[in-house]
Amino acid sequence: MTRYEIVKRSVALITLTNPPVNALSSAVRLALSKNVERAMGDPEVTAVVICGENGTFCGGADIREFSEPLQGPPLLPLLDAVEAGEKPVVAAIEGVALGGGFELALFCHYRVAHYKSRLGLPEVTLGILPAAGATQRLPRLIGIPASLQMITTGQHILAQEALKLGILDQVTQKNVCEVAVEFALGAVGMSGA
Ligand SMILES: CC(C)(COP(=O)(O)OP(=O)(O)OC[C@H]1O[C@@H](n2cnc3c(N)ncnc32)[C@H](O)[C@@H]1OP(=O)(O)O)[C@@H](O)C(=O)NCCC(=O)NCCSC(=O)C[C@@H](O)CCCCCCCCCCCCC(=O)O
Repeated sequence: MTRYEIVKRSVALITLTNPPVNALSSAVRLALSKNVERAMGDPEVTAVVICGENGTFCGGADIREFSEPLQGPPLLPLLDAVEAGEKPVVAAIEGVALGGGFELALFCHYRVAHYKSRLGLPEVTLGILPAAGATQRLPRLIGIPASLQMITTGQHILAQEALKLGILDQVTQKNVCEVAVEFALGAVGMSGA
Protein backbone atom coordinates (compact mmCIF):
# COMPACT_ATOMS: atom_id res chain seq x y z
CA MET A 1 0.00 0.00 0.00
CA THR A 2 3.10 2.17 0.30
CA ARG A 3 6.70 1.48 -0.70
CA TYR A 4 9.59 2.82 1.37
CA GLU A 5 13.08 3.27 0.03
CA ILE A 6 16.13 5.39 0.70
CA VAL A 7 17.44 7.25 -2.35
CA LYS A 8 20.54 9.44 -2.71
CA ARG A 9 21.67 7.99 0.63
CA SER A 10 19.47 10.20 2.79
CA VAL A 11 16.04 10.86 1.25
CA ALA A 12 13.15 8.60 2.26
CA LEU A 13 10.97 8.09 -0.82
CA ILE A 14 7.48 6.95 0.16
CA THR A 15 5.36 5.77 -2.78
CA LEU A 16 1.58 5.32 -2.52
CA THR A 17 0.66 2.01 -4.16
CA ASN A 18 -3.10 1.52 -4.31
CA PRO A 19 -4.39 1.08 -7.87
CA PRO A 20 -6.11 2.50 -9.76
CA VAL A 21 -5.59 6.01 -8.32
CA ASN A 22 -3.63 5.50 -5.06
CA ALA A 23 -6.67 6.46 -2.99
CA LEU A 24 -6.19 6.90 0.75
CA SER A 25 -7.82 3.65 1.87
CA SER A 26 -7.52 2.55 5.51
CA ALA A 27 -4.57 0.31 4.57
CA VAL A 28 -2.81 3.17 2.76
CA ARG A 29 -3.33 5.55 5.69
CA LEU A 30 -1.90 2.96 8.09
CA ALA A 31 1.13 2.26 5.90
CA LEU A 32 1.74 5.96 5.23
CA SER A 33 1.51 6.76 8.91
CA LYS A 34 4.07 4.04 9.78
CA ASN A 35 6.44 5.12 7.03
CA VAL A 36 6.31 8.81 7.92
CA GLU A 37 7.11 7.85 11.53
CA ARG A 38 9.94 5.60 10.31
CA ALA A 39 11.45 8.36 8.17
CA MET A 40 11.17 10.99 10.89
CA GLY A 41 12.83 8.63 13.40
CA ASP A 42 15.70 7.47 11.17
CA PRO A 43 18.82 9.56 11.85
CA GLU A 44 20.17 8.70 8.37
CA VAL A 45 17.13 10.35 6.72
CA THR A 46 17.42 14.09 6.10
CA ALA A 47 14.27 14.68 4.02
CA VAL A 48 11.18 12.87 2.75
CA VAL A 49 9.47 12.72 -0.66
CA ILE A 50 5.93 11.37 -1.07
CA CYS A 51 4.81 10.28 -4.54
CA GLY A 52 2.33 7.89 -6.15
CA GLU A 53 2.97 4.95 -8.45
CA ASN A 54 1.77 4.54 -12.04
CA GLY A 55 1.70 8.22 -12.89
CA THR A 56 -0.87 9.29 -10.31
CA PHE A 57 -0.18 11.07 -7.05
CA CYS A 58 -3.50 10.43 -5.28
CA GLY A 59 -7.22 10.49 -6.10
CA GLY A 60 -8.23 11.31 -2.52
CA ALA A 61 -10.26 9.40 0.02
CA ASP A 62 -11.08 5.88 -1.15
CA ILE A 63 -14.66 6.22 -2.32
CA ARG A 64 -14.99 2.41 -2.23
CA GLU A 65 -14.88 2.65 1.58
CA PHE A 66 -17.51 5.40 1.97
CA SER A 67 -20.30 2.93 2.74
CA GLU A 68 -18.28 1.23 5.51
CA PRO A 69 -17.54 2.37 9.08
CA LEU A 70 -14.20 4.24 9.26
CA GLN A 71 -11.29 1.85 9.90
CA GLY A 72 -7.60 2.53 10.30
CA PRO A 73 -6.07 5.85 11.29
CA PRO A 74 -8.10 8.96 10.46
CA LEU A 75 -6.55 11.18 7.79
CA LEU A 76 -6.19 14.47 9.64
CA PRO A 77 -3.85 13.30 12.48
CA LEU A 78 -1.71 11.59 9.85
CA LEU A 79 -1.45 14.84 7.86
CA ASP A 80 -0.68 16.74 11.07
CA ALA A 81 2.25 14.36 11.67
CA VAL A 82 3.56 15.08 8.16
CA GLU A 83 3.34 18.83 8.72
CA ALA A 84 4.82 18.71 12.24
CA GLY A 85 7.77 16.56 11.13
CA GLU A 86 11.14 18.18 11.68
CA LYS A 87 12.44 16.98 8.30
CA PRO A 88 11.21 18.63 5.09
CA VAL A 89 8.54 16.65 3.26
CA VAL A 90 8.10 17.24 -0.49
CA ALA A 91 5.02 16.08 -2.44
CA ALA A 92 5.93 14.86 -5.93
CA ILE A 93 2.68 15.33 -7.88
CA GLU A 94 2.00 13.53 -11.14
CA GLY A 95 -1.36 12.84 -12.79
CA VAL A 96 -3.84 14.09 -10.21
CA ALA A 97 -3.87 15.31 -6.62
CA LEU A 98 -7.55 15.39 -5.71
CA GLY A 99 -9.53 15.73 -2.51
CA GLY A 100 -7.63 14.13 0.36
CA GLY A 101 -4.71 13.62 -2.04
CA PHE A 102 -4.50 17.38 -2.57
CA GLU A 103 -4.84 17.82 1.19
CA LEU A 104 -1.90 15.43 1.70
CA ALA A 105 0.15 17.64 -0.64
CA LEU A 106 -0.96 20.79 1.19
CA PHE A 107 0.38 19.42 4.49
CA CYS A 108 3.75 18.67 2.92
CA HIS A 109 6.27 21.49 3.30
CA TYR A 110 6.90 21.75 -0.46
CA ARG A 111 5.08 20.70 -3.64
CA VAL A 112 6.72 19.83 -6.96
CA ALA A 113 4.46 18.83 -9.86
CA HIS A 114 4.67 17.53 -13.40
CA TYR A 115 3.42 20.16 -15.86
CA LYS A 116 0.58 17.88 -17.02
CA SER A 117 -0.76 17.23 -13.52
CA ARG A 118 -4.07 18.52 -12.16
CA LEU A 119 -5.09 19.52 -8.67
CA GLY A 120 -8.55 19.91 -7.23
CA LEU A 121 -11.08 19.54 -4.46
CA PRO A 122 -13.96 17.56 -6.01
CA GLU A 123 -15.66 16.88 -2.66
CA VAL A 124 -18.52 19.25 -3.53
CA THR A 125 -19.43 16.94 -6.41
CA LEU A 126 -19.94 14.18 -3.82
CA GLY A 127 -22.04 16.45 -1.60
CA ILE A 128 -19.35 16.91 1.07
CA LEU A 129 -16.72 19.51 1.93
CA PRO A 130 -12.96 18.92 2.08
CA ALA A 131 -12.59 17.35 5.52
CA ALA A 132 -8.85 17.02 6.06
CA GLY A 133 -7.60 20.56 6.34
CA ALA A 134 -7.86 22.09 2.86
CA THR A 135 -10.41 24.63 4.05
CA GLN A 136 -7.70 26.08 6.31
CA ARG A 137 -4.42 25.27 4.51
CA LEU A 138 -5.49 26.43 1.04
CA PRO A 139 -6.63 29.96 2.06
CA ARG A 140 -3.36 30.41 3.96
CA LEU A 141 -1.49 29.69 0.73
CA ILE A 142 -3.60 31.43 -1.91
CA GLY A 143 -6.19 33.56 -0.08
CA ILE A 144 -9.91 33.16 0.38
CA PRO A 145 -11.35 34.08 -3.08
CA ALA A 146 -9.21 31.61 -5.06
CA SER A 147 -9.74 28.92 -2.39
CA LEU A 148 -13.51 29.37 -2.42
CA GLN A 149 -13.46 29.08 -6.19
CA MET A 150 -11.74 25.69 -5.96
CA ILE A 151 -13.79 24.43 -3.00
CA THR A 152 -17.21 25.45 -4.28
CA THR A 153 -16.78 24.45 -7.93
CA GLY A 154 -14.70 21.29 -7.56
CA GLN A 155 -12.89 22.29 -10.76
CA HIS A 156 -9.41 20.91 -11.33
CA ILE A 157 -6.61 23.34 -12.09
CA LEU A 158 -3.50 22.65 -14.13
CA ALA A 159 -0.03 22.69 -12.60
CA GLN A 160 0.96 25.99 -14.28
CA GLU A 161 -2.06 27.75 -12.81
CA ALA A 162 -1.36 26.20 -9.40
CA LEU A 163 2.21 27.50 -9.65
CA LYS A 164 0.96 31.03 -10.44
CA LEU A 165 -1.49 30.89 -7.53
CA GLY A 166 1.30 29.89 -5.14
CA ILE A 167 0.16 26.32 -4.45
CA LEU A 168 3.21 24.75 -6.06
CA ASP A 169 6.91 25.46 -5.54
CA GLN A 170 8.10 24.00 -8.85
CA VAL A 171 6.66 22.60 -12.08
CA THR A 172 8.73 20.29 -14.22
CA GLN A 173 8.59 18.42 -17.51
CA LYS A 174 11.13 15.90 -16.18
CA ASN A 175 10.66 12.88 -13.90
CA VAL A 176 8.81 14.49 -11.00
CA CYS A 177 10.11 12.07 -8.34
CA GLU A 178 13.71 12.72 -9.32
CA VAL A 179 13.14 16.48 -9.38
CA ALA A 180 11.40 16.32 -5.98
CA VAL A 181 14.31 14.36 -4.49
CA GLU A 182 16.74 17.04 -5.74
CA PHE A 183 14.40 19.71 -4.34
CA ALA A 184 14.38 17.92 -0.97
CA LEU A 185 18.17 17.70 -0.94
CA GLY A 186 18.32 21.43 -1.75
CA ALA A 187 15.98 22.14 1.16
CA VAL A 188 18.49 20.57 3.55
CA GLY A 189 21.52 22.15 1.89
CA MET A 190 22.67 18.95 0.17
CA SER A 191 22.10 19.83 -3.51
CA GLY A 192 24.17 17.71 -5.90
CA ALA A 193 24.69 15.00 -3.25
C1 LIG B 1 -9.12 10.20 -10.44
C2 LIG B 1 -9.87 10.51 -11.73
C3 LIG B 1 -9.52 11.91 -12.22
C4 LIG B 1 -9.42 9.50 -12.79
O1 LIG B 1 -10.15 9.74 -13.96
P1 LIG B 1 -10.01 8.75 -15.21
O2 LIG B 1 -10.92 9.29 -16.27
O3 LIG B 1 -8.58 8.57 -15.55
O4 LIG B 1 -10.49 7.32 -14.73
P2 LIG B 1 -11.87 6.88 -14.09
O5 LIG B 1 -12.71 8.03 -13.65
O6 LIG B 1 -12.49 5.89 -15.02
O7 LIG B 1 -11.37 6.14 -12.76
C5 LIG B 1 -10.51 5.03 -12.87
C6 LIG B 1 -10.81 4.11 -11.74
O8 LIG B 1 -10.42 4.74 -10.51
C7 LIG B 1 -11.49 4.67 -9.59
N1 LIG B 1 -11.40 5.83 -8.68
C8 LIG B 1 -11.32 7.11 -9.00
N2 LIG B 1 -11.24 7.88 -7.92
C9 LIG B 1 -11.27 7.04 -6.87
C10 LIG B 1 -11.20 7.21 -5.44
N3 LIG B 1 -11.10 8.45 -4.88
N4 LIG B 1 -11.27 6.13 -4.67
C11 LIG B 1 -11.36 4.89 -5.21
N5 LIG B 1 -11.40 4.65 -6.54
C12 LIG B 1 -11.36 5.71 -7.35
C13 LIG B 1 -12.74 4.71 -10.47
O9 LIG B 1 -13.85 4.24 -9.74
C14 LIG B 1 -12.28 3.79 -11.59
O10 LIG B 1 -12.39 2.45 -11.12
P3 LIG B 1 -12.84 1.27 -12.11
O11 LIG B 1 -12.82 0.05 -11.24
O12 LIG B 1 -14.20 1.67 -12.58
O13 LIG B 1 -11.83 1.26 -13.21
C15 LIG B 1 -11.39 10.42 -11.55
O14 LIG B 1 -11.73 9.08 -11.32
C16 LIG B 1 -11.92 11.25 -10.44
O15 LIG B 1 -12.10 12.45 -10.59
N6 LIG B 1 -12.22 10.60 -9.32
C17 LIG B 1 -12.90 11.23 -8.20
C18 LIG B 1 -11.89 11.54 -7.14
C19 LIG B 1 -12.60 12.13 -5.94
O16 LIG B 1 -13.76 12.45 -5.92
N7 LIG B 1 -11.81 12.30 -4.89
C20 LIG B 1 -12.27 12.93 -3.68
C21 LIG B 1 -12.70 11.92 -2.72
S1 LIG B 1 -13.45 12.69 -1.30
C22 LIG B 1 -12.11 13.15 -0.35
O17 LIG B 1 -10.99 12.97 -0.74
C23 LIG B 1 -12.43 13.74 1.00
C24 LIG B 1 -11.25 14.39 1.65
O18 LIG B 1 -11.49 15.74 1.95
C25 LIG B 1 -10.76 13.61 2.84
C26 LIG B 1 -11.75 13.51 3.95
C27 LIG B 1 -11.21 12.69 5.10
C28 LIG B 1 -12.32 12.26 5.98
C29 LIG B 1 -13.19 11.31 5.27
C30 LIG B 1 -14.49 11.17 5.96
C31 LIG B 1 -15.38 10.29 5.17
C32 LIG B 1 -16.38 11.06 4.40
C33 LIG B 1 -17.64 10.22 4.34
C34 LIG B 1 -18.51 10.67 3.24
C35 LIG B 1 -19.75 9.83 3.26
C36 LIG B 1 -20.48 10.02 2.01
C37 LIG B 1 -21.78 9.31 2.13
O19 LIG B 1 -21.75 8.07 2.36
O20 LIG B 1 -22.81 9.97 1.99
